[in-house]
Amino acid sequence: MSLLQALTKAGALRTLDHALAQSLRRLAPDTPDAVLAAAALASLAVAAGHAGFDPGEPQRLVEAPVDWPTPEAWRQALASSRWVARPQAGDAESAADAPLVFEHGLVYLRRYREYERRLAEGLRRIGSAEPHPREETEGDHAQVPTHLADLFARLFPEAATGEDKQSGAAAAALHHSLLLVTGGPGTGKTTTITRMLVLLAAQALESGTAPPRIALAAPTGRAAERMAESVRNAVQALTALGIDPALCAHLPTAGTTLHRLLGTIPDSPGFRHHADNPLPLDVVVVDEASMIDLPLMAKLVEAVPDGARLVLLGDPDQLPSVEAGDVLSGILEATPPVGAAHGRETHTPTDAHTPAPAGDPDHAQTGTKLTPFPARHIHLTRGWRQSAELDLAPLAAAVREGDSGTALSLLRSGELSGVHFHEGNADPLQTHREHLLDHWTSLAEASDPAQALANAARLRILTAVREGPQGARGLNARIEEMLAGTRRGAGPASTAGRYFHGRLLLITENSYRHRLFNGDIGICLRDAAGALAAWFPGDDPASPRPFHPAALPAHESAFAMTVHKAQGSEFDEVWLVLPARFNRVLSRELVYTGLTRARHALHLAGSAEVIAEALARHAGRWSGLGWRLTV
Ligand SMILES: Nc1ncnc2c1ncn2[C@@H]1O[C@H](COP(=O)(O)OP(=O)(O)OP(=O)(O)O)[C@@H](O)[C@H]1O
Repeated sequence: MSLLQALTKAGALRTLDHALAQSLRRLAPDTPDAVLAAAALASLAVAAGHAGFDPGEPQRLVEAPVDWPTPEAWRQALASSRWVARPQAGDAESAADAPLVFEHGLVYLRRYREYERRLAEGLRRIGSAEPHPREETEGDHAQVPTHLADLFARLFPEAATGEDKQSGAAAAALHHSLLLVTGGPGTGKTTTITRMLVLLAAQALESGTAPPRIALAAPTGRAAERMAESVRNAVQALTALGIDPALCAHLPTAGTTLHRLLGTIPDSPGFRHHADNPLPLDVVVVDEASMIDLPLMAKLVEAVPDGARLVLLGDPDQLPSVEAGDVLSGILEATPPVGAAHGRETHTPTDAHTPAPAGDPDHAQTGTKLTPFPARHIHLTRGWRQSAELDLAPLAAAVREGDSGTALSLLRSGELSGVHFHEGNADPLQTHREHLLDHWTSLAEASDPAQALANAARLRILTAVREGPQGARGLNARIEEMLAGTRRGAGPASTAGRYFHGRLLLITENSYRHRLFNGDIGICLRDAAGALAAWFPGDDPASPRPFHPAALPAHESAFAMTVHKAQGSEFDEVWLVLPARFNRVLSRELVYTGLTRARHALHLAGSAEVIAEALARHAGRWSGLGWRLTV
């Protein structure tokens, strides 16, 4: 049996993956089986969130027992195939007539290799622009130009200690066009960036130039809204500290989605802003960068004009983007940490997700001198959002480290305020039925759609998986049945009533025409005349947008949703429900992302075994970006 047949028989491939292999075979019947299988697996890899496929580790993609070729046999077949391009340099465009690219140990679909190449090129272009020549002084804080020193000291009173990373980030931002600010929730990323933007505005005013044109953007509407709110709060705190309100007035007060920023074109994956029509901006600040996939990041970076700054904020411990990418990890892998000599030194990528180029002698340049990547990375670690109600930090740290012993003993001890462990396979819909029903029925009692949407964010059930008894789909069906059984205003008249007053909806595909995007949450409400509409957040949180339910893009119920879909959102109370048996989607990143969605209370339902297995796994992705940025 051929490898392609074995993969098909094992049910490992999607129709699309198989169709790609078949079309290559139709065009050239003598195409070796290993190349056909590699094409199908490169396509499957993208669906699994990878940029390409590593023939050295096929088991990571397909668990079914398959008789895999050796990496060397695979390499030989790929190297002599007409379908496979082998670019000689990481930044050279690959031949358009070859649908596959084999480079640095990864087999790519050409389109994704080109996204990766274009992204690397764009990031280098942005990072290479020097906004202001650096004063050759020692240490990060000393980089602040003399005329801004006074304002800097007032913005960052902690800077004098010399250990304050927030001020280090802002100081670096004055001299670097490409800045990465990472850290867990509440480590002050947005606060830092707000202060940095005030410094940039002051710098422009001092030098008699126009104030910088700034955009705040995020991959989802909810995340953009959250960032804008944090910026508004940070500005308020600054004016209270005596910072000139006229300076703060140069900062944006609203956020936008990346799609909106770039300008969607109905029924097209292209955007209005691109390399030839760049964004009319001087500073682009992007939050939740870990959620951005490869194609979108490539398009964003190309639309950033020459000489503009790009600031990426994110939490690298969260789940990588659902779509192909893990872009943030790739960029971080190539970026010298603060304290290094400004990217002038050789830096060797160390991230385990980048495949070693073993068996790929044509790309033996790794190990030789690498080019420094001109970006700056500051990782913030001090948690500032102290909540008396929720003491999540020790648990989040243990999960992030994969330390299941500590995580379980913290969970079992009950000593973390706001953290509740429902050990075993507890079913919240049974054990906490009334509490949960109270919340969902209250949504239907809200006075207006904006209020209903705001209330909806008070509580959410998050799951690791979609299917199965602890999956989002099954839980939603049960919740709808429960609501139908209540006489409290909410709920379908029967379980067959698809759209009912109070039904929460989750959009599951991007629709540029509706300006509704994967992950957007809405609510169905009936007006006084009995007409039912699905309401989704608008640009202004006070003015949601109504849609006819039948006209919506793909969607499902959202009383329970997967952690993947909840990225970029926060809820007052989170119920994280893990599957009864281990599932390969589980990872420490998934558990970390799920529990850090909670603002005031976290309920975790799952068995000790599944938690331990989940924390033992990393949600790593195959990507060549880190390598590409340093060659
Ligand atoms: N240096 C600081 N001094 C005092 N409070 C701070 C400081 N930095 C941040 N905070 C406070 O900590 C809270 C969280 O800060 P911020 O929103 O900037 O964090 P974040 O990392 O952007 O969080 P998230 O990832 O959740 O968006 C805010 O209430 C902010 O006022």
